Amino acid sequence: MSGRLATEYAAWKELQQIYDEQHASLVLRDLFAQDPARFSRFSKDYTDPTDPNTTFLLDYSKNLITQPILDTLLSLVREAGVERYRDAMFSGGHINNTEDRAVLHVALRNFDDFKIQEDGVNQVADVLDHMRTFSDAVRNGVWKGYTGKTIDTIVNIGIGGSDLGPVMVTEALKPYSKRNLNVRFVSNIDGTHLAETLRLCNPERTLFIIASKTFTTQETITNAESAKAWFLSTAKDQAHVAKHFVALSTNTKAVTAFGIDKDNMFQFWDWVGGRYSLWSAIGLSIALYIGYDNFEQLLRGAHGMDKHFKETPPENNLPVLLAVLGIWYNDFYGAQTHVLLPYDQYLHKFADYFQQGDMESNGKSVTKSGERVDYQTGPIIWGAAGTNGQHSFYQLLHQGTKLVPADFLAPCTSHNSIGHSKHHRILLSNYFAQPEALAFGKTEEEVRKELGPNAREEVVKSKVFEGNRPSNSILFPLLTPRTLGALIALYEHKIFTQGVIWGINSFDQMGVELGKVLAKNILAQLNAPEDVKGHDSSTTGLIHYYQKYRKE
Ligand SMILES: O=P(O)(O)OC[C@H]1O[C@@H](O)[C@H](O)[C@@H](O)[C@@H]1O
Repeated sequence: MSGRLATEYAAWKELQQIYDEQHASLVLRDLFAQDPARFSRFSKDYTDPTDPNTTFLLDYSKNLITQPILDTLLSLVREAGVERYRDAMFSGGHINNTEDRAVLHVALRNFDDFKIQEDGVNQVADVLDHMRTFSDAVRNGVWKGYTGKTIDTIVNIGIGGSDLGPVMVTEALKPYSKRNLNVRFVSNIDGTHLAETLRLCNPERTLFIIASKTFTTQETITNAESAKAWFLSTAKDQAHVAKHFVALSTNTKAVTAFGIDKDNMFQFWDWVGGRYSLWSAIGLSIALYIGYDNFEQLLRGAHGMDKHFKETPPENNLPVLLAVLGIWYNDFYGAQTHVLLPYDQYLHKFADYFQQGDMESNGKSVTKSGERVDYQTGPIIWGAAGTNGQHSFYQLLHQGTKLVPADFLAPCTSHNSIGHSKHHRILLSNYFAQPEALAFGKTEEEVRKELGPNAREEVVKSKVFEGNRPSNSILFPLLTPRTLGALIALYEHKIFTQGVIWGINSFDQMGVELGKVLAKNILAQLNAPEDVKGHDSSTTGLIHYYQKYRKE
């Protein structure tokens, strides 16, 4: 167990010194002018080691780095033992130290390549087989509802990791779906989410997937009970539940207690973290929507990236490069956030997905050995699909006072070539222009030249773009299941690498517990004003106000 403070590493101290001495002179305009080979020096072509057709380009030349800075960042990787930790993860080491668990999402997409010893790993193939048989049966119309009709709507009920991955991937891979099967997601405990979804469903033709690793999550179990009540109000007979409800969980006892047949349960294991679980049975809605073969391609794409991460030295290792660049801004430049900007409408949930993936993993302030960190850990992740963001928040990215490192992602070819790809050319012209504008800006001199000698001073100043705002660009031929798998795994391993350097446990989520406990206590006090006890005056006042105005 490491858990060392990152500030103790020699490379960290060196980086601090480099930042102090050099940051004022790290200007992208100059760095590009000085080095015509900068793009080839700081970009990499990725080719999936298991499939030459899965490729993408990572261009990281528009970052505030020089080769010596990158070398020092990579020394930090070595000093922090990233490679050792990576190997520990891949071999089933209990690197989730607070919960004493292995971290083996890589085993879910392994296809017998790495040798991994851990209980349950030898059952992965059986569960995948079960998913294949089941999804084929539903998609082919062999699986029928209680009145003999085929299934036309899948409703996944789950939250957090049991929701966000399937939501993001089913949106991203819509072109691979069978268009006569709808997939819907209910996550929020707000009854509106379930009610509005059920309005679109026919109980005779709806299949509910109850997705919960623990099968104790209040939102999911409450939504599942209400969905079952809705179903039974038409179907009447409890025996019909078996044809319309399946469960994805690690908790067999709770699943059977809920009334779901063991045969209709898809198993996974405690070494799969919720936010890393779309590759497990939690991906059933994905397999149903895009077909098992496409789901397997997604897994294979991720496996290719796993192999790259495991077998490539740090200087050529793409997740490692993204990780250290993030650390450079987060810990030395003081950037608080990181923005994900996919120029692909199909990826419009990508940032939402990695909000949990990154912030629940690395939003920690004590090291693995329990020491308070004296540096920044995980960034705030946010983003939106291009070009929408340009017309809302990019103003701040270009001219605001905050440094926001950005990742731009785009496919060279769209799945929708309407207007002879006119839309896509316009989209990509923006994808190319924005990082350029962020990096190189527009000088006062350029503005003056453009506006002429009579321009008002304040107008000149308002039109200056300081530039020097860093970004990465990721460009891939087409958004296929395999490419998406690789991209997700790329970010997963980036998060892993950063967590190791910060010395934190990226695989627990203790920070979500306190609110749950308080809510449980409050729920029992909501009936009458006199029951509201043990709170501060603000919380008490808020509950009293609610009690005055609520209507059942
Ligand atoms: O799948 P479960 O057990 O219902 O959990 C859902 C989510 O529950 C949240 O409390 C956790 O923070 C997430 O990590 C998790 O994904």
